[in-house]
Amino acid sequence: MCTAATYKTKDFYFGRTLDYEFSYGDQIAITPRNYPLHFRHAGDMENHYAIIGMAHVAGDYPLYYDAINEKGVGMAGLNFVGNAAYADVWSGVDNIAQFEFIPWILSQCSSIVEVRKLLGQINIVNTPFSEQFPLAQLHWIISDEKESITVESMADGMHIYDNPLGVLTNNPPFPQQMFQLNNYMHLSPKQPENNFGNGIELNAYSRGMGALGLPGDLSSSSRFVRVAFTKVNSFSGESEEESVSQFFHILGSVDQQRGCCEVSDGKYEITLYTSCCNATKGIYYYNTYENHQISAVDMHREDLESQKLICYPVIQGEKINFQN
Ligand SMILES: C[C@H](CCC(=O)NCCS(=O)(=O)O)[C@H]1CC[C@H]2[C@@H]3CC[C@@H]4C[C@H](O)CC[C@]4(C)[C@H]3C[C@H](O)[C@]12C
Repeated sequence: MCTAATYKTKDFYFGRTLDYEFSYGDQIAITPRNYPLHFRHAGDMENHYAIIGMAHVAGDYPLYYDAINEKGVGMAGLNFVGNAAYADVWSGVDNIAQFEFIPWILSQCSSIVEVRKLLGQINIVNTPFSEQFPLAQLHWIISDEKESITVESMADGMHIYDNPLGVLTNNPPFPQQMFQLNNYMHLSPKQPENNFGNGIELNAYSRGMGALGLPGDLSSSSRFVRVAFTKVNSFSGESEEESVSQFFHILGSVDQQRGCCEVSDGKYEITLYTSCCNATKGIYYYNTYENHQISAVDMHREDLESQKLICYPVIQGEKINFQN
């Protein structure tokens, strides 16, 4: 499972957890402005906005999982198994293969207003990247500092939802995720009042009792509620360090520990990495299951006029700061 979230202080932050039982082999990939993008059904693009994100790079092509562009738009693909459906190629629309969706949007859009326009003429098609990488069943969150949307391509067509929370997990479809929040409107970061019933003396014996009932399990619907509650109540200073730290704490609320989610005999889904992009400044921060230290790649420290993909390995291994 995966979870994505946005956060706004002085700058705008966008990131996700990627939860799975194995890694595809990831890199932090920067697509500079003049790296030629060849779309399977939508022609070539020689110049575009620069993009940074986590990707599997296959034959020099960045298969992005999540990324931001230099204009502050962020986008992430999360599993949507059993619900995602992609169309055949039609004429008169932009036919974009599912694996091209992130580069297509981030290369051209500087805001969600522009994203909505492009989505009006897009058809997400079922062309696989290769035999080795068949279609992934995904849905997407796309955000700028003002708003977020969720895109779900299903058997009955493409759905574009306003996402007022700026969070996304996996199944069920987004309207159902939003609806189930109704069940939790009594939750509060404040201590509860005793409304139990006439004459029953009850005592708020512990801090944090206002959120009793917040689901603690790892299912995608529970993670949706938990990360939504954590995000909307989140409070931090405005500095870069305070904002990035708080962002990792928000996604920490849905962290998956090895052993708690068995997907097949002896195989466990874990949070392979957590990302936090400063979308305003073009910085990709991340940590991994095996490396809690935050590492970062700043797109503006690279030559963004280049024509070549720029890749950094994901740094693994715990870095422990011995004090004696
Ligand atoms: C596995 C991940 C989702 C994790 C998740 O959500 N886990 C919930 C499990 S649960 O099912 O909800 O329980 C997803 C997220 C993004 C995906 C890549 C997108 C680019 C590319 C698209 C190609 O078509 C296929 C290969 C490709 C590299 C994809 C591999 C894989 O599919 C990635 C990593």
